[in-house]
Parts: sequence; structure tokens; C-alpha cells
Amino acid sequence: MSMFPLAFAKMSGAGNDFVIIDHRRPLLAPAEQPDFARRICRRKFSVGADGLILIEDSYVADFKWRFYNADGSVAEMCGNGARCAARFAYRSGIAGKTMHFETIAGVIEAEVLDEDETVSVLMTDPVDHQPDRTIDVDGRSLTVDSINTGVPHAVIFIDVETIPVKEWGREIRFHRVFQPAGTNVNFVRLLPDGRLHVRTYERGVEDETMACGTGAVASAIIAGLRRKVQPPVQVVTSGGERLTVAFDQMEGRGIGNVRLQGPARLIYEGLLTVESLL
Ligand SMILES: N[C@@H](CCC[C@H](N)C(=O)O)C(=O)O
Repeated sequence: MSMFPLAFAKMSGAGNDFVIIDHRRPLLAPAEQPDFARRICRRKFSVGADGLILIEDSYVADFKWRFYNADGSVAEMCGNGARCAARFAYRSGIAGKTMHFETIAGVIEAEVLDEDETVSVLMTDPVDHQPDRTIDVDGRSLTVDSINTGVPHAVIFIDVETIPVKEWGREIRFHRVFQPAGTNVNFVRLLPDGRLHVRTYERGVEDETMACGTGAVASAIIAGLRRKVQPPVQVVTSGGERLTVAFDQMEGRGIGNVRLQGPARLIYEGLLTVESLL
């Protein structure tokens, strides 16, 4: 029996966009999912998105997800996707306003705030902070911090308006020091009013996206550790939307209680046809 027409939602978390499918009654075998993700995320030929989220049943939480980047690779976590998945689950009656869901990075707690589109996510604690690496890019020597906020991130403080984010991001993403996993790359500028302007090159999309939640978190934490900002940190994304990152900075005991808050909007719901996969 054909799985088409297949119900889906298109959601946007601060401009990071996702196709979300209620997959509690499984329709796609795991082996079919990477190719499905690539096809459905292909802009102008199909729905188009930065990622695909499949919502599935969980024994230990309200639900679990499988997260695919647009190129069909699996990601351990996605901050903007997490807010969208939470709002989708709440709207669909899969979970209440406060919920827990399983990701590869760990169990995530999320809260749908009021009836508007704002969702707050309690992230996993950051790990693997490596400060002050020097990396040569395009003839320039850059100081790069790396940290894992659910997925790996590099953070570089620089004048973000003037640099070629896609070219430099790609060079750093594939730099030998970040292999084999690769990394997402955040270019960050501290604005005069204390906010951070963050532009992110995303692994698995292989381009700059309009926002990256785990990237905003990585940038805010590194800026906090460098005493450039104090939480809660306001982040301005490439698409102009705002994300808020809060965390506890415990003297000598690292960073904890990391929360990412921002919009998770339902753009439309629809039915996928066979032709959407061609
Ligand atoms: N956009 C996401 C991150 C998605 C995963 C990333 N592309 C990777 O493969 O590491 C976010 O909002 O955090």
C-alpha cells in the first residue's frame, strides 16, 4: 500500500526550516530515510528545508525524534528543530506544554510558552570545549574555539558582515582538526548593545542557514566564558530573528542549565505526493 498522500508540517525556527512528519506509525524504513530527507529538503524541486524531523514513539519520554540534515546525514541534536518539534508535538496532542523527548544527544526538555509561537528548550550541557586553536583560512590566521552543544561547533569572533561565510565556513568545516565528524562554524560579532550577531555555516546543509540554535548556544557560551557577555544573551541571527540563550556559569564547575528560547512557527501543513520525491 502506498504511503502517499503523506501528511507533513513545514515549520520555521527563527528561519531554520524543517519538514516534520508524525512517524509514530512507521512509514519509512530507516534505510530509506536518508534518501527521503535529501529529496524532500531539496529547494525548488520539493518542499525544501534545512532538515527533516520524524516524530516517533518512545518508552522513556513523550516521544523521540530522528533528525536528518538536508543532505541526508543524521545529526545528534538541533536547537531550532527541537523547538519546532516541541510545538508540533503540543499542537498534535502528542505531548503537553512541558515535555521530554529523546535525541541522540540525550533527553531534551521543552516548554511551549503561552499560546504564541515561543518555545524554550533545556539543552544538554556543553562538552569538549577547546579554546584558542589557530587555523589558517584564506591566508588569514583565525582564533577558533570549539565546543559541542549537542553537535560540534567552531566559534570565531570576527567582523561577520564582511566575510565570505560560505567559503570560510566550508574550509573550517572540513579542516583536518575537526575530522572525522566535521563541525558547524559560527562567525560572531559582539554588537555595541551587548547582543551577538551570529552567522552559521551548517554541516549537513553545507551553506549558511538563517539561524542555528545549537550555534547560538555555542556562541553565547564562548562569549560568556570570554567575559564578553553575561547571560541571558540575545542573539541576532542571519535572518534577523532573535534567540535568547540563558545558562548558569558556575565558577570552576563549568556551564549548566542551558536554555534556548525563540520562535517556532507553523508555516503550513500539507500532503506529500509521490511527485514531491522525484
Ligand atoms: N540547525 C540546527 C543544527 C542542525 C544539525 C547540524 N546541521 C549538524 O549536523 O551538526 C540547530 O538549530 O541547532
